[in-house]
Amino acid sequence: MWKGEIFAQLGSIIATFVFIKAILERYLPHQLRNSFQKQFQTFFSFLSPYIQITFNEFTGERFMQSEAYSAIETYLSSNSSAQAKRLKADIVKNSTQSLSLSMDDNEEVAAEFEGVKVYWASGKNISKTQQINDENRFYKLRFHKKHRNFIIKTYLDHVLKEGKLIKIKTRQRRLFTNSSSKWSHVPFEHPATFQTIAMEPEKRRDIVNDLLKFSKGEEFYAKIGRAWKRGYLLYGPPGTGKSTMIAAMANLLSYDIYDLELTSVKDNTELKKLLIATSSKSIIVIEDIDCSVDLTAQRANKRADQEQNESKNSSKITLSGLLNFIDGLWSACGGERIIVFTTNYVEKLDPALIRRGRMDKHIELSYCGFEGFKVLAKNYLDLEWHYMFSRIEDLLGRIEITPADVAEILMPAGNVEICLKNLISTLEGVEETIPGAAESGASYNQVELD
Ligand SMILES: Nc1ncnc2c1ncn2[C@@H]1O[C@H](COP(=O)(O)OP(=O)(O)OP(=O)(O)O)[C@@H](O)[C@H]1O
Ligand SMILES: [Mg+2]
Repeated sequence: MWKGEIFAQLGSIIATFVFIKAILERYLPHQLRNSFQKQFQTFFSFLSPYIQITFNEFTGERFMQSEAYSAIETYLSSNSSAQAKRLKADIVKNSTQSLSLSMDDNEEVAAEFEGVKVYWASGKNISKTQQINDENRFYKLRFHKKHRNFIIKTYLDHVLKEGKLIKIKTRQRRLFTNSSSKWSHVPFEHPATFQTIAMEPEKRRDIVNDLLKFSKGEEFYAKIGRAWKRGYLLYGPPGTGKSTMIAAMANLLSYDIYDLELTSVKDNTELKKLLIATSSKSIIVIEDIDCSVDLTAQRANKRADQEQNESKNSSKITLSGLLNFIDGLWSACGGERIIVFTTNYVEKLDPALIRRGRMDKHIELSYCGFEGFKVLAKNYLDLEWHYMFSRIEDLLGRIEITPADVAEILMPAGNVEICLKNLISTLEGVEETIPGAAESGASYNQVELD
């Protein structure tokens, strides 16, 4: 009886303490709150069966946000934060501009993972250094001590991995361009996808599978001892979708694009610097590679005086520099990079540049076939089938026309019949203008040029 009374008294004292703590934590100014929390925790820690881990936003180096903090923030935003009573909202600058909710300072949410309950709390420390209020936010993870091993080995690993993955998927992707030895970037917002590219379904599947296999290949590349990179050569006439496919690749894999303009790179050293400054999960693109590498040779043919003037600022990228760029340097900078060359004239390229191993996959993009046309009709006109399709199939079998030109004709949508008739009359026009076209075929380009 006497003992029971003591326990009851003790219980009500603790309850009062906890109540006062909660009130004070909410209404005390930051500076006082921090020191109060510390005192309170030291006093009660010996009674508590809980373990607590703190993840600070900044550790060591100032201005560099801790990777763990940022992964936890992302993880909680998409998993638990919505349960909090007070939330912070922000627009995430990704392609969809969605609203991201995270818990406000001094909130706590409960979460459960594989049957184990954990509590995440957020807060901030404020320290005054040189008249500047330095804010250091943190997350605190609280869990029962009997789950210590599970939390540290399994749960935290899960949170960090998952957080990083969500971050990659929802980040604002960027399109980098180079002016001399520096990259600058703009948001990358090209809407192209593999579904909207006009090409044979089988070829498309093959490319998509190849890309996905590459992106999941970290362990495989490590096992065979090769740098985690892959080279693609896209070739074909202008307007067949080479640049569009690069955008679709970046969208498929959520990679950034580095559009490398070789003509504004001074020399091989600058090229090396640019490559080293690229990040992983990116596609490095060199468009019209035939023009870019030929540059020095073209310059050499110019009149001597002109050449003298130009030599000061002319590009001194050499073929061997470029080959080194593709092979050797990769090993120096982490993995997960794709390099894409495009050209209109594959036959002009030096074989050394495009041999397998450097450019692993050669993809030809060509004139619009019937399969390609069906994709465009679906995208531009929302049309799966039409009685005029058979005539179009017949004509496309003989007349070369680029997907870009077909798209242009289908563009002024509104009336399906008019668009299809326009396409047919354009193709028939080629047959009429070019002698022998009906038997041996012809190209829309020929008519355009005439
Ligand atoms: N295969 C295709 N599927 C869908 N649209 C295409 C295709 N090819 C071209 N287009 C359309 O035509 C336009 C030009 O295409 P794109 O810039 O990709 O051609 P390209 O092959 O890169 O040409 P260039 O050799 O001149 O750089 C794009 O805006 C795109 O909408
Ligand atoms: Mg292009």
